[in-house]
Amino acid sequence: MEKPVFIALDFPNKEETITFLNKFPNEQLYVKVGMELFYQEGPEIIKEIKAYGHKIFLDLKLHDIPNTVYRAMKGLARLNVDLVNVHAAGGSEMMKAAIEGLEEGSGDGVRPKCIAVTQLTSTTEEQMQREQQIKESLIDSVYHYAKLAKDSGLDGVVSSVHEANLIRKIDENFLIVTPGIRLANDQVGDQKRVANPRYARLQGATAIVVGRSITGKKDPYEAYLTVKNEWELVE
Ligand SMILES: O=c1ccn([C@@H]2O[C@H](COP(=O)(O)O)[C@@H](O)[C@H]2O)c(=O)[nH]1
Repeated sequence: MEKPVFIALDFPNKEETITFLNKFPNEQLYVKVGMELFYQEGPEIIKEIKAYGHKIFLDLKLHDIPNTVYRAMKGLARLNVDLVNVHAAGGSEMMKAAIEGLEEGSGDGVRPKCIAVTQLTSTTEEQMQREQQIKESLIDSVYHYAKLAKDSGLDGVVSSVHEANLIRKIDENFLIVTPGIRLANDQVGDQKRVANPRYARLQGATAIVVGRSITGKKDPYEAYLTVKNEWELVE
């Protein structure tokens, strides 16, 4: 995988999604389809987006018993997306089952890459310790989950930019996909661990995920170019 900017297509339906994509007529994009759009439109939306030639990260964050995740991933593999994910908190058995399901579902083809969410970028250390009853620091928890994901055969993780540098020490080829990206003066909203595209690159992220800082702008194409420039023009 190159170093993509995934645009989060957090839209309520196909119509709004297509209207948005038509603002990028000559671009081969990397897009992220999450729960909002997928639960509304189902697998058909993947086919629609693939028809544009865009690469797809299907962000459903599976977290269930190993057998259920295995069977779900076997089905998702048939959608021919490029990247899928699970929650690392589901454990190593579940993550191994995810890979098995993807391999079986892909048959002779290439299986989608699979990454694990460590700690959501909307979580603070204080919240994590109090609500998840995790005693260690947030960075230690993220590192622990990243190591577990690696040892379980996953291709990478989702983390915030602030943990990317440490995770990179696990493996230089490990995918580190970082949401929580904001341009200067953008509202942070529900995100807690945020950074700009330039800092993400400097910290060793493999990819960034950008939603509202592009989709919420009057001119999303211009915002996309600004993000891409910041992300790519690092000395
Ligand atoms: O830890 C995580 C995991 C996933 N996300 C997803 O990324 C986008 C971010 O959207 P913004 O509008 O740029 O905040 C969204 O689809 C989340 O579901 C995340 O933010 N953090």
